[in-house]
Amino acid sequence: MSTRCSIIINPTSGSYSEKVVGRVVATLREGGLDPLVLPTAGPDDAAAFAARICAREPSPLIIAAGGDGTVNGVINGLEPGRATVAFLPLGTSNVLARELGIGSAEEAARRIIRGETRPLTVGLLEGFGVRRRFFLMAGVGFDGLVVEGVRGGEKRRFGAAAYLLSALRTFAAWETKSMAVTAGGERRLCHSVVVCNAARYGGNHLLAPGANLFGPEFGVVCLGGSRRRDYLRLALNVVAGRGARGSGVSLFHAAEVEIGGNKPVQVDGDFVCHGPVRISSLPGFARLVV
Ligand SMILES: Nc1ncnc2c1ncn2[C@@H]1O[C@H](COP(=O)(O)OP(=O)(O)OP(=O)(O)O)[C@@H](O)[C@H]1O
Repeated sequence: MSTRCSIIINPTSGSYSEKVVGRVVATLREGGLDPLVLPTAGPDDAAAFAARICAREPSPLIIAAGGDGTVNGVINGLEPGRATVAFLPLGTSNVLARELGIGSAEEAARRIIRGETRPLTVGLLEGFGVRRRFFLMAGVGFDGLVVEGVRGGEKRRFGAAAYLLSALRTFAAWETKSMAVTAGGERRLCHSVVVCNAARYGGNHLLAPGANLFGPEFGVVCLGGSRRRDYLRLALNVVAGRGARGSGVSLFHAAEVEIGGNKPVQVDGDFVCHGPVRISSLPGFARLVV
């Protein structure tokens, strides 16, 4: 008997192709799986579908097909500790695929058939009236402002370049307030902080060496000062593959982080709320096909 799996698929994701999906479904069938394809009709569907599957099946195999936003949706609908999740990269930046070294949707299908998994850690962000899980990162301060400032029309017209436009506007209307970041019993004053559950950021750029999806701790990148030139230097280091380094930059590891102030917060590339927020890691939240 073939093994049931559900493919939650976002047909609006950046590199979605009906043909590729058809090929992947055929490959999965040949590999002994029985895939049920569930296309999303809106932003909330991925989480709703994942929750419904978990209510029906004790240990489901759920494939998130789309970009990182689709994976985030699926993760936010899962029952902790029960599901196995896999990723079929059909998005724009597909950071998860880069973390796992998955080069194509076809390769992802082969890995799903092989069935090797590892326990996945996710982050839980809690603020006023907000509880949201993430698997890549939560950013507070500069990148929260950039994500909050992305205009819908620009994203549709320019894709990823809309973030650059928002970053330029953020640079022009610069704010210099700092916020308290408390982790591992230490309190630091920071201008921005990125809590990384994965090493890469915004594509294939190494930000937090040592952070990974499977360990219990986050890589926490803090920018202490508010000088624009420190941000530019950090960006150059990250683009050059040197990770978080430069004047005013610190990287430490922690499983719980408290962030004060009222700066904008983004998780996995979506604006969610303003601070203060508390972030904790949830090791073994699901099994991830690797
Ligand atoms: N049917 C839909 N119609 C409109 N928006 C949707 C639909 N399904 C999902 N979404 C939203 O689309 C957003 C972006 O999708 P996703 O992240 O999968 O693709 P992407 O942005 O191209 O890839 P990446 O995040 O890797 O850059 C998701 O956060 C989700 O909220």
